[in-house]
Amino acid sequence: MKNQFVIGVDYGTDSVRALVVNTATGEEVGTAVHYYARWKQGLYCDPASSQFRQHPLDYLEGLQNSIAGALEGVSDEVKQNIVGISVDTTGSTPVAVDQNGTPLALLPEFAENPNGMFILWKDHTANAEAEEINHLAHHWDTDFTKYVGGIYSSEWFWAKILRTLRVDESIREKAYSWVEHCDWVSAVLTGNTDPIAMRRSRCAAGHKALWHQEFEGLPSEEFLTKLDPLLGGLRDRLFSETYTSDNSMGTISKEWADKLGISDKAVIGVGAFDCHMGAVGADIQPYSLCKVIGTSTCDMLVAPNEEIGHLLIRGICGQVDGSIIPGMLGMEAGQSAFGDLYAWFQKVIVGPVRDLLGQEAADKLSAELIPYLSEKASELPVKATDIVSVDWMNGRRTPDAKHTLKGGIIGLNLGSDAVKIFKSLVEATAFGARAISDRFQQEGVPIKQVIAIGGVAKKSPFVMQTLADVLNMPIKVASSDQACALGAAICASVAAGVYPDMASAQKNMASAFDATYEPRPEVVPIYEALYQRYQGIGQYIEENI
Ligand SMILES: Nc1ncnc2c1ncn2[C@@H]1O[C@H](COP(=O)(O)OP(=O)(O)O)[C@@H](O)[C@H]1O
Ligand SMILES: O=C(CO)[C@H](O)[C@H](O)COP(=O)(O)O
Repeated sequence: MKNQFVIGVDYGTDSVRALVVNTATGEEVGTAVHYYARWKQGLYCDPASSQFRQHPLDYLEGLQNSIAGALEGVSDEVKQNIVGISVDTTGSTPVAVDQNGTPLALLPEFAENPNGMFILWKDHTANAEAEEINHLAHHWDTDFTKYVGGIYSSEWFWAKILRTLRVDESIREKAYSWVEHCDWVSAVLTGNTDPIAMRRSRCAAGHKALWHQEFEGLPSEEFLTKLDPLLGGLRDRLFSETYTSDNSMGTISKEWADKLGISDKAVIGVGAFDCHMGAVGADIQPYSLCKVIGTSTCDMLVAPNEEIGHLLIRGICGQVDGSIIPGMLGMEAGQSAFGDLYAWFQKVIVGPVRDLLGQEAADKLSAELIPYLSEKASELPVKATDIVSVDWMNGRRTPDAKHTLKGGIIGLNLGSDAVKIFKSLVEATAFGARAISDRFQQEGVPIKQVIAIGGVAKKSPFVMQTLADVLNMPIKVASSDQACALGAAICASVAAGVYPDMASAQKNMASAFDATYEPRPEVVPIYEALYQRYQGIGQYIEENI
């Protein structure tokens, strides 16, 4: 039998990568990354007001360039035997579309309007709307938030839609429907972006749009119009069915097959979020906590429905049948900033250097700063009297979403230098992770092992060691540098019918592991004491700041 190949496309916050994978062995035969040009320049964003938008052209250019780049070095035989493509993206990253499913920013009159662009997951402009959704849901006959941890977040679908409809009359008039990034790109590849016909991702719908079988789909029309009459009628222009990522969205369009130089028989899989497909790529098994550690974290768990399905797990980002592995309950939690905390500290230091010494010095410092601080911090002793920081610089995603919260750095004296502060920031991110794993266990979901993927997991032994110490659990790091794209490729192989189910595809294609961080018994009790201080300071922030 001929070798068959699939492509996984992984849209992250800053860039998109494509990975060409042999379905028989999981061998990665080609890869390329594309950085979003407009996003890189900071266009359409205003960090001070938490506005983060991405232009659809960044995504389209990225689709073409990443896949074409990944195929550049591969043989014609491989190209002609590409049988499937699946896409994962960040989320909730929705966009307003017209009747054809075209994002409004692709129409000339909205080309520069941030409200017609994708509203990136980390955009928190809809904090007030999320509050309103929570208030109404908690006073309604059916609590529509019960399968998303009991708290709706400003990072999610409905809050973003409501906010945009309220602030922008031109979008209000033109928006026919709303589409998640993962659904739109998959639909683009099929050539049919009709928002009504498009197969919507179970993962996106269940975790972010309050879709559930028990509600017969999305929250009721009565609920939505009570929230705001502006939402009236939209439910019927969205979706009632959802699809897991082992399903196909359709076949690649002739136009895209020609553009990419591949067979026009390739199947396009139903999309999902990056961390969900990442967990597939990292060979997630029941009760493994798969931490996707990058700019933010997503903490993924799967368990058999019959064992955990009766629980309502408080304060997480949702429990959805089939969101990760079809047939199992998929659970998601996470931190809104993880590596972003280190990136923020880097900016604090590099900013004045750029202004005073110029771009060249700033670039050199940027390239070396985090590795330098990590090395120096790893040489410091861990003491119960150390500086303690709280990691909510981008609000708190879980446990118990609250994006209006702020971070903090406590316990400074005149001897507190950049290394000591950096160490406390790394520990703060680990404490945030500990709060999540504690919550799962308190709610009756055991954690049997911890696995990690993502940029920080691969790049920073210091962060990973600290995390293992704070969690007091070993952490296995997947060897693939592209676990999310690999997961998308695995999903593509099932959608294309190469494998009958995810488990058999994972067996042949999922990543191996190349490092295990063991907790150091001598620092575990000290971190326990520091964690208690973190919780106390967190409580103070929550009550007073
Ligand atoms: N050597 C390092 N140690 C710790 N964190 C790092 C290091 N290099 C980069 N980072 C952090 O990695 C994050 C990016 O993670 P990555 O997984 O590559 O991207 P994304 O989350 O967008 O998919 C940034 O927030 C950055 O601060
Ligand atoms: O919310 C999420 C998925 O539900 C992710 O955090 C979001 O997709 C961003 O991930 P990354 O840190 O990899 O850019």
